[in-house]
Amino acid sequence: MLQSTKLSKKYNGKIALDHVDVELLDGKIYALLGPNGSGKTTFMKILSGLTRESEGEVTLDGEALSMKSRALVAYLPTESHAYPFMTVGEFGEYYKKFFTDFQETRYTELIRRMEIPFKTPFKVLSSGMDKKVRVAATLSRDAKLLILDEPFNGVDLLAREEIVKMILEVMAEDKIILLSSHLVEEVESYVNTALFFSEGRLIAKEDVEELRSSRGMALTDRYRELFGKVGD
Ligand SMILES: Nc1ncnc2c1ncn2[C@@H]1O[C@H](COP(=O)(O)OP(=O)(O)OP(=O)(O)O)[C@@H](O)[C@H]1O
Repeated sequence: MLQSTKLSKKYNGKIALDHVDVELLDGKIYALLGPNGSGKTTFMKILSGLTRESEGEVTLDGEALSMKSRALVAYLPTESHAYPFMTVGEFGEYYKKFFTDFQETRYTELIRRMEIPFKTPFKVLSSGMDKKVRVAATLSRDAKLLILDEPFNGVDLLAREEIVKMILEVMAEDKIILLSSHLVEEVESYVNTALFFSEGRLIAKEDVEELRSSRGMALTDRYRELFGKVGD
């Protein structure tokens, strides 16, 4: 279980994350939803150790997030983190060197399925293909917590479906998956819980099934109710 307590972040005095208290349970997929600038990336960056909190704390299975526990966290940043000259195959080598939990055979299988030649350098990949390869590398880590920042951004419909398939394949009872997306309608079918962020605060946490059965609402309805507009 991951637990954040009063987690806050200020950038030059400006609040980006405001006392976020949340528990994320093993075996569940969570979606971070909310308008631009609501703090989703900041929250994910703190969990993955790329940004330091200004206040509060995070524990993973009861232990404060340290360098050791951060080895249990796989993170996909929004922007490409591959060197342009690196090939898809070399990217796998790079992950293998850095992460002891990297499953090379899984990466090879996922890349084969995408029909992207291993010798292709990143600089010639389209942004959607670049994202698919980076998602494959991230999901090839046997990490406890998988954090995907906008894995569908700039990716076509069929490729989005492939990414969802990959996510569901790697999901296991002892893992937690946290992803952000502006495609509120599309996450409905496979996430368990939606976390709605607004101005750095966690303003609602909804179990998707429960929302549907008890209030007859889809995530898009709830999003409109909270933010008063269609998507963003
Ligand atoms: N490195 C930074 N320096 C200064 N301010 C920042 C920095 N990163 C984020 N912010 C600010 O923190 C707030 C939250 O940004 P964040 O990127 O976490 O939002 P987000 O919900 O991920 O947005 P989006 O949906 O547009 O990706 C915004 O006001 C943003 O301008």
